[in-house]
Amino acid sequence: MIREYTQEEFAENFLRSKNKGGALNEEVLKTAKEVLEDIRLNGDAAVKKYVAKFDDEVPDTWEVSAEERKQAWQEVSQEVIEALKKAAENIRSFHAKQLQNSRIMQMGEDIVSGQLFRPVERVGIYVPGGTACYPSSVLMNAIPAVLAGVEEVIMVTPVREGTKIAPILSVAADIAGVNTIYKVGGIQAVGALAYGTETIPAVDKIVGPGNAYVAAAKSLVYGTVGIDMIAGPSEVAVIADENANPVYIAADLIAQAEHDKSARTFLFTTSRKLIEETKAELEKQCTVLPRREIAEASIQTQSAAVLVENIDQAFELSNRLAPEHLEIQVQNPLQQLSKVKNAGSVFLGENTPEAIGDYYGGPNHVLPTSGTARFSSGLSVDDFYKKITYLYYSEKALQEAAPQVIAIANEERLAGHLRAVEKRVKG
Ligand SMILES: NC(=O)c1ccc[n+]([C@@H]2O[C@H](COP(=O)([O-])OP(=O)(O)OC[C@H]3O[C@@H](n4cnc5c(N)ncnc54)[C@H](O)[C@@H]3O)[C@@H](O)[C@H]2O)c1
Ligand SMILES: N[C@H](CO)Cc1c[nH]c[nH+]1
Ligand SMILES: [Zn+2]
Repeated sequence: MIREYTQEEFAENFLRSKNKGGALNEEVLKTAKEVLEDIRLNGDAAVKKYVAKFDDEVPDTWEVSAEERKQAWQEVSQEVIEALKKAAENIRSFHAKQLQNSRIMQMGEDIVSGQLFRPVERVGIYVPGGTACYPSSVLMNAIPAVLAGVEEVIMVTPVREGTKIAPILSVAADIAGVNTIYKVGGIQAVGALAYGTETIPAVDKIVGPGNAYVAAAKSLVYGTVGIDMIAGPSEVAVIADENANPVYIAADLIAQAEHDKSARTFLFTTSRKLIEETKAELEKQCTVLPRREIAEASIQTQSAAVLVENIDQAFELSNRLAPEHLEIQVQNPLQQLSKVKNAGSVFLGENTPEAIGDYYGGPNHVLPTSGTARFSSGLSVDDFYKKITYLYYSEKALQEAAPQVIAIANEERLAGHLRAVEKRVKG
C-alpha cells in the first residue's frame, strides 16, 4: 500500500523530477501532438476517427439537442436536482465576490488611465468523463464564466456508454448557463475547440480539468487559444499531527486516489503511529471501494507517507510539492494557514474533507496539479476577463513628460519612438 519515504527520498522521488508537470510525460505529449495536428488539418473527419479510437461509439450528432436537454430533466431525481441547485448557489455566491469593475484613475490633473475588464467572448469548458461522470465540474467551470459575462459557453464531454451523455450533465449545464454541449472528449475535443471544425466552433479560451491526455492537449494549444492552467490528475496532501484521525485521513486519500491511476496522495505527519494506522485503514477501506482497482493502483504507485520531526517540516515539504489540495489536520488548523505558500486549495480541520470542496463548499475544484500551484491558481471569475489598460495625456501632460521619454528612447536607440514624442512637443 502507501509507501513510506524519508524526507530525502521524498525529495528525490517526488520533488526533483516528477513534480515538474509530471503527468504530462513525453509519451502522452507525443500522442496529443499527433492527434491535434490531424484535427487542425482534417477537422470533423479526424475528430470522428479519434472518438472511435479512444472512446468507442461515435454519436450521429455531436451536439446535445434541445429535445435531449429537455428530456434530461425527467431522468434526474428531484432530490439530485435540488442538491445541484444548492451546490450551484454556494459556488455562485463564492465566485460573485470575485467580480470586478473596470477602473479609471486620475493620475494628476491631465492624465487619465485605467483598466477595462472585458469578458472573454467564447469559452470552451472541458467536463471530464472517461471513467466517472462529473456534473460538479460543469458547475465549477460554467458558473464563473457566466458571472464574468462570457457570451457563449460551449461544453465538451466524452460519451461513455452508447451515444448519449448522462442526463445529470445536461441538467447541470442548464443550471449553470451552458449554451451548447458537444459529445466529444479527450484530446480531440481540445483540438476541435482550439482550431474549430465544420461542427465545433473555435473558442477563445479552453478551461477545465481532465486526465493527462486532456491536460497535455491543453498545454499544446496554448497560444492558439488561452487556457486556464494544467488541471490534470487529482492530488491531495494531508498534514497531520498525532491527534489526527487515521480513518478520516485514509478516506480522504482514497477519495482522490479513486479519480485516476495517476492521481497522487501524500501524508506528512509527526506521528509514526498515525502512518501505521492510516496504512491499515487504507487496506480496509479499499476492499469495499467500487473503484478499488483505480484507487489501489494510484496509492501503490503515486503516493507517499513521510514522517517529519515537526509540523514546520511538513509545511516545507508540502510547499515544495505544491499539491492541488492540502488538508491541514492538526489542532487549531487556522493558526497554521499562514505557513501555506503553494497549494491549489486548502481544507482546514477534520470536519472539512476535501470532498466538500469537490461538490459543494463554494471555492472552485478546477485546480492546478503536478507542482503547477507554484505559479498558478484555481479557476476563478478572473480567468474569464481580459484586462485592457488605457491611457490619456493632455497636450500639457505630454509636454511635461517629453524630456524623460526622449531620454529613455535615446538610450534604447529607437529614434522612431523618440520622434513620435518630439514631433508633438512645442518649443
Ligand atoms: N485538477 C482538477 O481540477 C481536476 C478536477 C476534476 C477531475 N480531475 C481529473 O480529471 C480526470 C478525469 O479523467 P477521465 O479519464 O475520467 O476523463 P477525461 O474526460 O479527462 O479523459 C477521458 C478521455 O481521455 C482520452 N483518452 C483515454 N485514454 C487515452 C489514450 N491512451 N490515448 C489518447 N486519449 C486517451 C479519451 O478520449 C477519453 O474520452 C482525472 O484524472 C481526475 O483526477 C482533475
Ligand atoms: N477532486 C477533483 C479535483 O481534483 C474534483 C472532483 C469532482 N468530483 C469529485 N471530485
Ligand atoms: Zn474529487
